[in-house]
Order: sequence, then structure tokens, then C-alpha cells
Amino acid sequence: MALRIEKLSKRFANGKTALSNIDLDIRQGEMVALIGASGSGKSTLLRHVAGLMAGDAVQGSRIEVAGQCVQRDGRIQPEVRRIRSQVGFVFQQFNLVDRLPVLVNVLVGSLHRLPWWRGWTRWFPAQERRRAVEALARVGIAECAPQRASTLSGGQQQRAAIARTLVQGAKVVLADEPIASLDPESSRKVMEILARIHREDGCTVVVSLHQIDMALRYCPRVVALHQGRVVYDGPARELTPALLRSLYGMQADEILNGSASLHGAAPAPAPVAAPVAAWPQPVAA
Ligand SMILES: Nc1ncnc2c1ncn2[C@@H]1O[C@H](COP(=O)(O)OP(=O)(O)OP(=O)(O)O)[C@@H](O)[C@H]1O
Repeated sequence: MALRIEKLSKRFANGKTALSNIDLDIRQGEMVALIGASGSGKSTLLRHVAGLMAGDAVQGSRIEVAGQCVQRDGRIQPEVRRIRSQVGFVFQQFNLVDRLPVLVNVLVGSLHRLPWWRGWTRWFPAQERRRAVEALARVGIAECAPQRASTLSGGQQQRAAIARTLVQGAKVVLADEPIASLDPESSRKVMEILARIHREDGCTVVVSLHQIDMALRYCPRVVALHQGRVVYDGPARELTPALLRSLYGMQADEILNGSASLHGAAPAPAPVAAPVAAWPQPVAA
């Protein structure tokens, strides 16, 4: 199992319950969309999986990534740093070091295999540099390698962030709203690259998205969160607008309209019961 979550709950110090008793299994090689309206708990869930946040101290609660325990009973495990080095993270805000060349940003993915002084001196072995150049070529921005990260467009920066996970050799990639700040064309490219590394490298990809159409187009499986609970977990093709409305009520508009605006169209009320065939079909894995 690439990802196993059992009995995960999270109540913040301010009393806000962000996650309620989440159970979720994701097999190696799946591509899964995590959807939900703003505040439904998507980022909080991914942060827990990354071991960046400890869940509530619930007896028997547990998160495992690639068979290794990240946290148990609300306690992050000591080996989390090592586990984290095997998981690729892609964030909405790219998380590149602006002033460093794109190539060096991508090479950061190799640091977990190298002695500490390599990062300090930025003196990377030729084999790792080659790997980084290849990764940049795979995401279509090889020519940007020497440029400072700050000179890249948002879409190019996100592709560089994905190249970093390729160099890392991550078998599990967690992407938290990776296209939320991108234009439609860049969004499509980023989703296609994620789908490709899933398909070609057998990576498990979990991607949180606001845009339901992107989820349906690229992810065979959708997990929908609402107020910190899993309200749907199943095939993307069965998630109709009518079902979304029954799950989310008024908040369904946010998810449905997010998709309309993504295509540059004015947000329009979604059909109450569009036939499944009217929805974009997920690409074959
Ligand atoms: N550090 C925190 N302290 C208190 N409440 C928090 C904290 N982080 C998140 N929350 C609350 O937890 C809930 C879930 O937030 P989260 O960011 O996970 O949602 P989301 O689905 O990722 O939303 P968005 O799509 O807007 O990013 C929200 O109500 C949010 O206000």
C-alpha cells in the first residue's frame, strides 16, 4: 500500500475540527484526486501524510507511507525525515529558491543520497547533474536549467518542482493544489506531466484540486472531502454534478464553478443532472 490512513482526526488549538476520523488506503501506482471546497481539509490531510503535522492523539490512529509509519496515535515517528525523503511534494507556491538556478533547485532532490557538504558547496556529482538535466527535459524546460528560478513563469516553476521529485526518485508524489495559481494552459501541462510520471514511472500521485474537471480528466479515482470527512471515494466517472450537489449542497457551486472559470467561461449554474458522458473521462492509466 502506498498510503494508509487510519482513524485520523485533527482538531486545532482554536477548536476548529479540520479532519474527522479519516480512513483511506491508496495502492502503489494509483493517481487520486483529493477534491473539496475551500476549508474542507485537503491541505491539512496532505500535511499530516507528510508528517508536517501530528493528528489528534486517538488510540489506533496511524499514517503509513510506502509501508513506513509516519505517525501513530498522534505522534510523529522519529524516522519521519527519512520517509519524507522518499516522498515528493509539489505545492501551490512551487517552493523553489528564487535566487538559485533552476538546475540547482532540481538537484536539491538528490541531497538525501549525498553527503551534507554537497548541498553546502553546491558541488554535485556529474551523474546527479545528468539526472537533473534529464528530469528537466522530461518536464519540457531543459533550456531553463541555468536561469534563476525567479525568472520562470508559474507553470515553468511548477514543472521544475516536479522535476525535483523525479530527481529525488520519489515513488509517492503529493501535490497540494499544484495548479491553483496557474492559467488554464499551464494547468493542463502540469496535470499532464503528473499523469505521465504516474503512467511511465508507476508513481503514486495524490493531487488536491479545486477544479473538478481536472480531477475527472486526469484521475481515475476521486476522494472528496467535506468538512473534514470523506464523503465520496470511488471512480471519477461516477461523480456526476447531481452527486456533487447531494454531497456538498450549496458548496457544490464552488467546485463546479471553479471548473467553468478555469476554461475562461463565465461561471454558469451547472446542470443538475448532466449525463456522465458529458463529463470529461479520466485518461487511461
Ligand atoms: N493552523 C490552523 N489553525 C486553525 N485552523 C486551521 C489551521 N489550518 C487549517 N485550519 C482550518 O482547518 C480547515 C481545513 O483547512 P485546509 O487548509 O486543510 O482546507 P483546504 O481544503 O485545503 O482549503 P483550500 O482549498 O482553501 O486550501 C479550515 O477550516 C481551516 O480554517
